[in-house]
Amino acid sequence: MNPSHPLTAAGAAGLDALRDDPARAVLGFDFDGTLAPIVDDPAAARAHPEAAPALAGLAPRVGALVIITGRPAAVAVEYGGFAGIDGLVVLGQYGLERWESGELTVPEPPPGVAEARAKVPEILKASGAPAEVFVEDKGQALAVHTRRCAEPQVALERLRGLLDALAERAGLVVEPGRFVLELRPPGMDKGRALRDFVDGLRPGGGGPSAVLFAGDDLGDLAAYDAVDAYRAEGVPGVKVCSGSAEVTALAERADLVVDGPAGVVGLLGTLLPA
Ligand SMILES: O=P(O)(O)OC[C@H]1O[C@H](O[C@H]2O[C@H](CO)[C@@H](O)[C@H](O)[C@H]2O)[C@H](O)[C@@H](O)[C@@H]1O
Repeated sequence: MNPSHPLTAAGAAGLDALRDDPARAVLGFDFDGTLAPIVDDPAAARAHPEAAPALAGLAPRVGALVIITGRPAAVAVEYGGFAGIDGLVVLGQYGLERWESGELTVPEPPPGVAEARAKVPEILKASGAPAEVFVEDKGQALAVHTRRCAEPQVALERLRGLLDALAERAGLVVEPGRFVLELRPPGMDKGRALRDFVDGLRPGGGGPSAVLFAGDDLGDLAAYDAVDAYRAEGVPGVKVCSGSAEVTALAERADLVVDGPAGVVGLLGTLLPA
């Protein structure tokens, strides 16, 4: 497992419960920064080479496997190499989209996204944003990236107020992440997505034996909230942080911090006995 921080007592209890009854355990994962190493170009991101094989090995042994990502679901499936993993569910755009067994469900984007699409280039130009700032159009949302700038954090902070104001006018919210500000529809986040997914597994009752979620970025904190809520209801949980120097907020709340996607993949290999 090679964690860079010790496992909390609550996390140890969560792992024990998962191992005692894996057939009712739910395992959730973020994509970028957790299963896929961070790279400068979002279109070049790919899952760690051992991620899909590790998930495929776990899928028949656990109650449910879900990836909850800010990416469009189909993009995460493609970049992850996840298409052949039986039983895997991918919830995209923070839970608005669902991919399962090759079937994709995508809602109509709200009109505010078209408004933001028209206005963001004007804002970038008028604010003198560096030429390296670029917009990733995800259909349901627009992600304004500053990673390629000489001073990415400075560029991000200069755009924050302008994009907050645009989001408010357009009926959207701003989701901050690793050198990215996303304008996306309100009403869904990774916590609600995880909760809806888990609660939908056994509508007649018989909840999960344990819920594990692994993430790396601010948008994953809502899923940590959901794990905490399950714990408060008596369902053991495990919060795993894919650690990085860019984000520290998750490590502060995690039960277990591992070293990036390679550490997450290593953990997957030790979750259940061979
Ligand atoms: O929820 P996630 O799966 O973590 O997706 C969140 C956003 O990740 C992507 O951006 C991040 O990864 C890029 C590729 O490594 C990196 O260049 C960028 O700086 C990161 O913020 C993705 O491009 C977004 O659409 C996702 O919403």
